[in-house]
Amino acid sequence: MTEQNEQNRQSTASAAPILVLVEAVADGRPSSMAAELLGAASLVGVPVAVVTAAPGAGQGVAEQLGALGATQVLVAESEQAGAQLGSVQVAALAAGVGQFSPEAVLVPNTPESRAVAGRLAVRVNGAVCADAVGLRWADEEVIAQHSVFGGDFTSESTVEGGPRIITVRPGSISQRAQPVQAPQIHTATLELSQGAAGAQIREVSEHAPAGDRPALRGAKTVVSGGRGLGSAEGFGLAEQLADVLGAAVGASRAAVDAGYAAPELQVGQTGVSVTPDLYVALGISGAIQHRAGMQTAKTIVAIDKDPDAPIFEIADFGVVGDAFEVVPAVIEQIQARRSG
Ligand SMILES: Cc1cc2nc3c(=O)[nH]c(=O)nc-3n(C[C@H](O)[C@H](O)[C@H](O)COP(=O)(O)OP(=O)(O)OC[C@H]3O[C@@H](n4cnc5c(N)ncnc54)[C@H](O)[C@@H]3O)c2cc1C
Repeated sequence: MTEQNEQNRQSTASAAPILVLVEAVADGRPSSMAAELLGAASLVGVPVAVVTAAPGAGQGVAEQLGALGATQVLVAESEQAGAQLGSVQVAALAAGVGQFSPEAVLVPNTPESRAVAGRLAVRVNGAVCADAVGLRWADEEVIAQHSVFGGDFTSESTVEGGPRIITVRPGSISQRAQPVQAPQIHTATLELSQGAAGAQIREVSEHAPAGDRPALRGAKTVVSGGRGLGSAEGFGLAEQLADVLGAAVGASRAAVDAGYAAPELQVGQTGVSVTPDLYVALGISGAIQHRAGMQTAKTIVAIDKDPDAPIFEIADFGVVGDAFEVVPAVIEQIQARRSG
């Protein structure tokens, strides 16, 4: 990440419009990825937001986007926005591509938006660069950066021809765009594809994480436990530290397979990818498949009994020791400092 941030600093943003997909959420706010995508757009060009919302809900969201750095906003309202998976987003972005001729279109790298990216590519004759963790502007084009081989290497991609449609990994880009006083707001005319309507959404229900802990995706701090915690009871140690730090809880696959933690907490290649400010690994050896999901964390702290555990190769701070001795002492110190 250090090298990549350095490259980002060296790249100079262009004056080219960069489209960003922003969805309205139920309470009239922009989706949680809006600030990050607009920030990512500002690394390489001029951020232009495309908002999809139910009728009457788009204007309010659009007005909030200047503060996040949108210079212009294209509002696409449709009855279908919450009823059809992806169709309105594809139509809205296609309208934006027609109106602004952007250098790139940014969408979140989530299952829903990856489908939007693919459908949009077909519609506007573009191509997809998937799962970017950074962007830079070089040789008059947008270059997407990807974390590959378990995070050991950063590769770069771009495409020739039509607009680049780039899916951005949530939590990977910390850049934020300068606020814009009064962004220009436009209304999109949507051409909803009749042929391929996309799946109908019957019901949306939020799956809140248990208790007051933050959700794993997008959390600023994550405490993960591995097989080294020995049992479901022992896994409680990760939960205790997480609660003291206000962190989300994660787990290695071995911990999930052993039944210590719920499957949705798995971090890694076949689990959730996270890029928190702080990632604490307790009793996790650091297999390549685990690293693939957390190696882009800003600071990694590892506590493991084995001094040769691979997790120490990527840790910023490492403690060789028994987690059941080290973690209670850490918790005690944190609490003493807070009360002192
Ligand atoms: C196709 C594929 C996909 C996979 N996807 C994932 C994935 O998404 N996520 C993932 O995590 N794994 C994934 N794996 C599994 C991965 O290869 C490892 O097996 C797994 O990450 C190991 O989990 P672990 O580090 O908890 O366990 P281990 O490798 O067994 O490590 C346990 C660690 O705990 C330490 N320890 C033991 N007792 C203590 C103690 N008291 N205090 C401190 N340290 C202690 C040990 O020294 C050891 O380093 C995948 C594997 C495959 C083949």
